[in-house]
Amino acid sequence: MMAPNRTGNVTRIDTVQVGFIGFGNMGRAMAEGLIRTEAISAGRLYACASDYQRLAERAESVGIRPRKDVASLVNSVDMIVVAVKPHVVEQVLVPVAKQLVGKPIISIAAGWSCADLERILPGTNHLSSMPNMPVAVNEGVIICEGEHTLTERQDKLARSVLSLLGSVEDVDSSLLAAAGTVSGCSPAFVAMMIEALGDAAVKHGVPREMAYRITSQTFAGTARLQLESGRHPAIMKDAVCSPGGSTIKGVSALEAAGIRSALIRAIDAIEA
Ligand SMILES: NC(=O)C1=CN([C@@H]2O[C@H](COP(=O)(O)OP(=O)(O)OC[C@H]3O[C@@H](n4cnc5c(N)ncnc54)[C@H](O)[C@@H]3O)[C@@H](O)[C@H]2O)C=CC1
Ligand SMILES: O=C(O)[C@@H]1CCC=N1
Repeated sequence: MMAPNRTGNVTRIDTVQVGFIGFGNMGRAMAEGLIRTEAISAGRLYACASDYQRLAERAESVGIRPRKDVASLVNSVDMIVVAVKPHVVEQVLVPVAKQLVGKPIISIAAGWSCADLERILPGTNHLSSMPNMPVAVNEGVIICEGEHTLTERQDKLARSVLSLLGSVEDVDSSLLAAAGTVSGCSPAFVAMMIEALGDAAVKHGVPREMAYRITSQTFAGTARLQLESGRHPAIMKDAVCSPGGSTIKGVSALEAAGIRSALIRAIDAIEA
């Protein structure tokens, strides 16, 4: 897989050097996922962050190369991942706009669409995306906006890198926010459900570590079953509920607590 770099040469996935501007929760999760695949070694990952000392400790412990500022990071790499909070994207990127020309830029900043990036970085090659936390274990979802300004080769390279981290889904610009919210934010909601079911198990005497283990595996297994069978979730639910059995009593309690509307309202609250 190849893409043109600044000098007009080509970059392959087995030689690409990726730079993270911002190395917080998501930058680190993506780097961890890439390193786990062994397709991109830690030595080909670079990062910069606001606290250099802290970055250097974190990065060097796993072999990632820290850089003191955004300009030196951009100069060191072939591909850039913009992993700072949305409100600092402009102040971080605009000063290095000229250096960014010709390099594929993958933004993961929530709310930054292709049109938004084009406004602050005209003439650059960028893709707006939204990953989620399971990228750290290569089981993520990476929503990509269909509209982007990458060249064909850069697009192929970006997809080769992103698909190491999980499922890449292309969406129309009008769906970037909603799809990105459901995939990007839901790991927090799922973690809350794992925690709560874990507490319930502990309440009934199950040791806590085992409680999280069986709860998380139940989520993972149920999700895998849905993905592999394509079965409607209602059919999966019905298959567990025997008439007069125990599960339907729990389902009834969850309905009374408004679990479905609570989850829909969580997404509504973000999208409002
Ligand atoms: N945390 C998540 O699950 C997800 C986050 N995102 C997006 O990823 C981006 C980063 O989010 P998190 O990693 O959660 O935030 P974070 O707060 O954990 O990390 C932000 C990073 O940016 C660095 N930074 C701040 N100002 C900087 C500057 N001027 N120059 C260089 N680095 C600077 C910080 O030092 C830190 O390393 C956000 O735009 C967010 O919308 C997208 C999907 C999911
Ligand atoms: O809540 C946040 O700011 C980020 C955006 C998507 C998931 N987490």
